[in-house]
Amino acid sequence: MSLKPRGLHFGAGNIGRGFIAPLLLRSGYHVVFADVDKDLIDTINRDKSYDVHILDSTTEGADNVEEVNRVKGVLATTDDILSELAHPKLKLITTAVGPPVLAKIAPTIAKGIKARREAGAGVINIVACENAIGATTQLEEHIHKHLEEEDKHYISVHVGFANCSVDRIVPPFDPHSHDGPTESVLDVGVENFFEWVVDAKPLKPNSGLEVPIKGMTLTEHLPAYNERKLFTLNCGHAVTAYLGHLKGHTTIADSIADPEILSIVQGALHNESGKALCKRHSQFEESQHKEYINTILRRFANEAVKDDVVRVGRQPLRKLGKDDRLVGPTRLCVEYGIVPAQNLAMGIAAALRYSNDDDEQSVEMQSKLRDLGVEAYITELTGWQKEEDATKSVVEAYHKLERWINMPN
Ligand SMILES: NC(=O)C1=CN([C@@H]2O[C@H](COP(=O)(O)OP(=O)(O)OC[C@H]3O[C@@H](n4cnc5c(N)ncnc54)[C@H](O)[C@@H]3O)[C@@H](O)[C@H]2O)C=CC1
Ligand SMILES: O=P(O)(O)OC[C@H]1O[C@](O)(CO)[C@@H](O)[C@@H]1O
Repeated sequence: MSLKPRGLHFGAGNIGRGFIAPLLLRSGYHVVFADVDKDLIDTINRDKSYDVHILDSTTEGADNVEEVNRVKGVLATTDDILSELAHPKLKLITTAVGPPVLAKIAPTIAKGIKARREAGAGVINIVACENAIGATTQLEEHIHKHLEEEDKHYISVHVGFANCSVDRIVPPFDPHSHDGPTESVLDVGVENFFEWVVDAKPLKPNSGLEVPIKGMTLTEHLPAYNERKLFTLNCGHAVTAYLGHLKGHTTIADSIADPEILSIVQGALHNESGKALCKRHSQFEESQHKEYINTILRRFANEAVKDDVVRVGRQPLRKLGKDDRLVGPTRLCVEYGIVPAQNLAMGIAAALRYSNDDDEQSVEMQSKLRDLGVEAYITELTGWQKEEDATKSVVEAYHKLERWINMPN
């Protein structure tokens, strides 16, 4: 039997193949993917390898390829998954399945934990790598619903549940658009940048993570990192996507190359959300945070990442949530006296103007806007009063953006 520690990753999609698996492999883990897509699992077991293309428009001669080798797949819907979950060398379970799917994988993981208890298997840690704050805690709560009392005691001693923040842009990828040794459907295209910050406190010792995974940063201040990512990367991305869509751009790189859009995104991040974040979290120092923002703006400008504004802008009502990437930083600005946050207001207004018949939330939003009018709808979405400055700024921005519709670029 291999002496390597094992990592079981749920979701053999973009983030799984393009981000988490390569890091685990580089740190000496044997990686097993669990997925519900039978074709995908069969292909992984047939090929056992694929290419990760680093998409970087600043690198001369383009393709920089990392080969991922000796991976295995297991169908998450069969009992094979239970022997993987109970495997004595299993040290880490990760997920990248999308937040709503966590409830679906929980019963399987619960069964696996029971099997580990019965087999006397060792300690493991679980880290859900989803674009949602507290995703691992959500998974833990779902798992608990499927446990007997004795398993609950076992889990408290033998299983660590650590939340994290994951940041790497991994858009849909056409393997035939790039040369590489395999040109397989398993190939992925990723940006060079990545950040994986994991809450150190809940991790169980003697599980393998005391030999840190290269590229995983352990922190005692995860909430600050979560907020920094959501209110900077995701905020800037959303503002770029919605303004870009309004002006008829199709990709993020094209949108951020538009000086009018760049100026608004810079204003939103440097002068508004960034200032508020540095006031709220003392560990973020202003000059370092400026560099963090500038790196993000360079990432958006990466033409090799063909990231569609429609992908980044999907589900606008979720993105207009009170604590999410647009209204969340605006509330922070109000709290810390950084007003008026006019650039964030332009981002919120552009989100409200996002009209895409293929996006259910956009259709719902446009219908509500017609029924309620912009001012009343903003107050409904944000909880702000009509007479508040934040509401007024968004209404004003909404009217200003009228001239952007169908504007030639
Ligand atoms: N793509 C990106 O740039 C980033 C994505 N994320 C987050 O990572 C998560 C995954 O995103 P992607 O990898 O882009 O999605 P994806 O759609 O490429 O991959 C998701 C995979 O999960 C599998 N899956 C669905 N139900 C399952 C189940 N019950 N059991 C096992 N596997 C199941 C799907 O078959 C698919 O292969 C999301 O939460 C996303 O927000 C986070 C940072 C960046
Ligand atoms: O996945 P969501 O929340 O719809 O938003 C898209 C965002 O997720 C990412 O894919 C990864 O952080 C970003 O590129 C983008 O800001």
